[in-house]
Amino acid sequence: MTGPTPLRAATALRVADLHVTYDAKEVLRGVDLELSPGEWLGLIGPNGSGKSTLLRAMVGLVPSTGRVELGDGRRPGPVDLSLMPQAPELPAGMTVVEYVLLGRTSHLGWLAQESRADRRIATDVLRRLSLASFADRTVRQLSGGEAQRVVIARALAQQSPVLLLDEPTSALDLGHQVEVLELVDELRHQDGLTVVAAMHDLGVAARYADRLALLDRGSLVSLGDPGTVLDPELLSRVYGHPVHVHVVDGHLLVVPAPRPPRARPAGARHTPTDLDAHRARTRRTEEIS
Ligand SMILES: Nc1ncnc2c1ncn2[C@@H]1O[C@H](COP(=O)(O)OP(=O)(O)OP(=O)(O)O)[C@@H](O)[C@H]1O
Repeated sequence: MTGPTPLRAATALRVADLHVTYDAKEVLRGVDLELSPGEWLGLIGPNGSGKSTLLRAMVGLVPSTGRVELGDGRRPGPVDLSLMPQAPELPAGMTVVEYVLLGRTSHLGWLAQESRADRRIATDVLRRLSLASFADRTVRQLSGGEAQRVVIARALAQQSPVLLLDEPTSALDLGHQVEVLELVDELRHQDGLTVVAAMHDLGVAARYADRLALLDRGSLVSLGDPGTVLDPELLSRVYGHPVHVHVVDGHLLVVPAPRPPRARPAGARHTPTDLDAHRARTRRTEEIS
């Protein structure tokens, strides 16, 4: 850990000593977090480090020990936390607008129908994510990136004060990535939405998050501002590969260090490379013309 988290004025969500065990293997080892309203926490860490497990445990989708509570000490209910899962099941035959309306379910009474206000919220989210023209398509007829934006739309339609995003932009092109992240950022500034987002692109995570939480094999090994957590030595150790951290136009950029050139096999004078193949092709083309 990189030192204590500063005390904040109010708490949106508190996670204390959270443990998760799968098949006798502990995959989350006593995680503590405290989030303030309107804060964006970026959750980072290698594959299998426990990011999804932490998010799923926060909403009670996996059994855990420890505590997850709102600022007033209550256990969060379905309207308090909204999770955009990494790979949700998209029901066959359901239209995009029907799927996004599922985000309103936690607000409805038993057997109640969605109201006109619920439909307006769903339509508004679809419009803000440039998905209005997809509203009547079925969810199985979408590209991977379109489907991911629809899943985000459903999570946003829930309008919970805390939004948990599990790799929200992994399938998105550059433009749609920015569109989604800017919308979430706007909502937290406008409405005080608290965001926890698991992301693999460390530079993008650093750009949007107030703080980063780095998980390694189920333990929180660093928590703090992006400049502190994105320490090249720490990241190199945790990710098992040397990385460089640069500041470009005021933004942190994390790049893997190139591997040292492979040793040539004994006796070989030269190892063919892509460049050699390209040169040979170019020579042949010149000879033909
Ligand atoms: N249902 C499950 N049963 C058993 N083990 C599981 C289950 N789900 C996850 N795990 C294990 O728990 C550990 C943490 O997985 P988790 O999905 O939380 O990692 P992650 O950090 O989100 O990884 P990624 O970046 O690949 O999405 C991994 O070792 C994984 O194999």
